[in-house]
Amino acid sequence: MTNLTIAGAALADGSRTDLHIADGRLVAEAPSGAERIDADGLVALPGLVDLHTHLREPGREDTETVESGSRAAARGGFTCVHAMANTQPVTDTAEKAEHVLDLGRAAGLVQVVPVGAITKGLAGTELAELGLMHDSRAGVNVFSDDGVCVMDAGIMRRAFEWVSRFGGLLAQHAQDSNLAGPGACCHEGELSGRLGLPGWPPVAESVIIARDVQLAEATGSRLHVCHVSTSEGVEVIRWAKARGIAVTAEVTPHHLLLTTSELAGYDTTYKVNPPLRTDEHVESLRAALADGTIDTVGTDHAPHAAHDKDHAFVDARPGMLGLEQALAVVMETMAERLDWAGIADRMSIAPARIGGVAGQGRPLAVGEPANLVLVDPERRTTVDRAASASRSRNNPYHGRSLPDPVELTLFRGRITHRR
Ligand SMILES: NC(=O)N[C@@H](CC(=O)O)C(=O)O
Ligand SMILES: [Zn+2]
Ligand SMILES: [Zn+2]
Repeated sequence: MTNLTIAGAALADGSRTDLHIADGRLVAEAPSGAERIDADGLVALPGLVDLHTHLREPGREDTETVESGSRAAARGGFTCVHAMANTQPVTDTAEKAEHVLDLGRAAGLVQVVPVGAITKGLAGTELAELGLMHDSRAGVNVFSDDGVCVMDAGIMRRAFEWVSRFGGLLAQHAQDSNLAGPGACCHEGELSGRLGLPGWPPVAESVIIARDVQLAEATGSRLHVCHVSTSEGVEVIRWAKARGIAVTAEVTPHHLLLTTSELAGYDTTYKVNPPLRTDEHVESLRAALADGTIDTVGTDHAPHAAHDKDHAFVDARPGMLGLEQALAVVMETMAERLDWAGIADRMSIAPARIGGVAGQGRPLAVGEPANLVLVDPERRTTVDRAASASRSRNNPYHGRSLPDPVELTLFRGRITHRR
């Protein structure tokens, strides 16, 4: 563990300070023998927290491991990621959740928080061991069948009832599979017709959100909506929040920046679920993230092998990388609407609160764990998909000019990334 002094960093509120770090915590005075890091012109934010990361271990270690995904997270300024349950096998028992926890601890680069499946094998028919996963060493708080939607409202209701006993959270992949079937891969509209790709209409998202917020209300339980992609979805969440329903939501970096026009060349890098939408939807998502209707940015970092992407558009795997450029994309798309305090809230404080993760999303104050990211607000780069810690190369920002902010990431006082 390093003793450090980060000198002259600006905090999210604009004030400037020296941050002293010893034994993994922020301390009041410069520790003896501390390395001094000059942070003049840099901004220190609490370490970023992702509620939605796909690490592919166990099962597809060729595309990502807990270690490689953790390294990508650290490079992106993250100190905590929630590992989605759609691995092979699925994280649907206490033992499997503990295994993911242990892999995360062994890597030691970020706090890896296992997400438990809602249903066994993500099959949508039988509840997984929700209580046992919660009571395990993994202490699972967040449950999701992400990758597929829990279509059966009766199962969803029983899952809400279960997790309400311990304040757990259900994170839903909102996609009515009767309205947007497994083949649906393009925003339904003029372009899907022209490209001849099966359409995925916005209403397939909003009907599930409408159903689930009412189930959350009826059961007194908490809902989190994964990767909101439509104006209609935003409107339902706005209505539910105004009514006092315990719902939170996330938007991905790619849905904040990219649009359906990327699909014109049939490049499967841009195939993702839910699909990229139009400018009007992107504008609604940005406005909702700014006004807090959408609480947080979830990366939906979804690594895939080239041979799983190298197919006709309809047959390619959906998903794109997100951890390393998440902060850059938020800076690029939200510059006029979120100040540093707003970014710290949406990318650290809010997701830590929603996931119930202790020691993350905390103010950079004496006594707190030293989880932080040092950011250069000015630097830019042209993104190169080869320059990634991920084992996969499905980076949708390849060749684009974007901010390149992350100078240094500290996880519990340890340097996990340094430019
Ligand atoms: N977003 C995606 O297109 N893919 C995700 C699954 C998911 O988030 O639904 C994946 O696991 O690859
Ligand atoms: Zn999903
Ligand atoms: Zn996902």
